[in-house]
Amino acid sequence: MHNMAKPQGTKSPHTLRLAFLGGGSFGTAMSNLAARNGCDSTLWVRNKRTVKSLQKNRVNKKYLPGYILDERLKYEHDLKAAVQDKDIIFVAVPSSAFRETLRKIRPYLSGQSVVSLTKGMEKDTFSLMSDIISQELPEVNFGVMSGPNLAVEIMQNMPSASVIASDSEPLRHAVQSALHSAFFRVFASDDIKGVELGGALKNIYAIAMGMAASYNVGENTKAMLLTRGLAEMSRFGVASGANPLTFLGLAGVGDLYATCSSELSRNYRIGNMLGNGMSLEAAIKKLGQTAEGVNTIQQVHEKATKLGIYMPITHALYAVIFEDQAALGVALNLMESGFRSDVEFVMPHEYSNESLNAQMNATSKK
Ligand SMILES: NC(=O)C1=CN([C@@H]2O[C@H](COP(=O)(O)OP(=O)(O)OC[C@H]3O[C@@H](n4cnc5c(N)ncnc54)[C@H](O)[C@@H]3O)[C@@H](O)[C@H]2O)C=CC1
Ligand SMILES: O=C(CO)COP(=O)(O)O
Repeated sequence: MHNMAKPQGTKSPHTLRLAFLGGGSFGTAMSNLAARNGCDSTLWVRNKRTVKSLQKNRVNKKYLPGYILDERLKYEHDLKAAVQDKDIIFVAVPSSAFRETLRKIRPYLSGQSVVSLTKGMEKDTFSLMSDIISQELPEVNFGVMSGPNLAVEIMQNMPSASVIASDSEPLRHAVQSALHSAFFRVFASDDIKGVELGGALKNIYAIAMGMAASYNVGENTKAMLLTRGLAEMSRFGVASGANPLTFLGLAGVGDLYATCSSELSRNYRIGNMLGNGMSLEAAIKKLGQTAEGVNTIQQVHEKATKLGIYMPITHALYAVIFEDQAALGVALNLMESGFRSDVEFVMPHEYSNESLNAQMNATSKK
């Protein structure tokens, strides 16, 4: 890797050479951002015809129609040509294709760093993308990037920010200098698990919020859902080795807010379609794009059940989507469930409902 330790804003004698793997909306938006920043940026797309169309029209017709891409952005369908001699490889394929993509690039690696842009969990293994990188590319310097980054808003130059998490300070600086601009700020973290879990878990609550919106709920209800979702995220994060304070940052509450408030979010749209009575299969088909949250609900429901982590919203959503339970009845049960502490890192939730009931009975008898 060249000039990794250069501080942000220093004129570099060597332009960073970047590859972005995945021609969907996010890989396209981020590779475009890097090209516009003057990086040598190449977008790898597996389909040769799509590459030809991108070269000719400079528009990603399927995923970002109507947005002209920077003339300096390069396109490649040959994986070896895309990744060899690069400084950083950003991976923006869905979680279901992440491991297979790393296996394919492995023969062409000779010192490149890898940064995951993917927000999800591998089906059945519950691996996060950082776990998969460590398993498949143990020698590689890596990071994960996550934050409130709706691709369409990035293409519209709406001011946005994200987080690069890595144990490597030079890699954090390199990613900051590659992507930072007047429209896009990149903050740093060394809590890889926390940043990654923020991006993966918020998709669960975006689906819940999209579903709630179909019932025309008020702002109080949305605020409750969002903050109790955040409580679940940080609880699950701590059980997975993350720092709970990370969930107060851009990759936690920031991304949760963006994804839970916008119809640009595919997860929100899936929830909304389900709430309006569409079947899961029909909603996924109609969306025609990646919605990681559908798999994440299943993974987290299973893991939280196994580890005894209290995730009532996730379990309720699972019951509605995968066990055909009626949404209103499930929501009522959620509302009627026992007393809890607001922020358990402030006041630990140490009383079970039974012990609380016993205390209340004792008090009322006095
Ligand atoms: N779109 C967004 O606003 C953001 C997306 N992300 C994350 O980025 C990841 C990718 O999402 P999007 O780009 O939005 O998805 P998308 O649905 O727009 O596109 C997915 C792309 O991956 C390609 N792909 C699928 N399987 C592949 C395989 N086996 N090999 C190579 N390419 C394959 C598809 O052809 C398509 O080009 C997801 O984990 C998502 O959560 C993260 C931040 C923002
Ligand atoms: O992660 C995102 C924004 O930060 C994109 O959310 P969706 O995958 O729900 O579209």
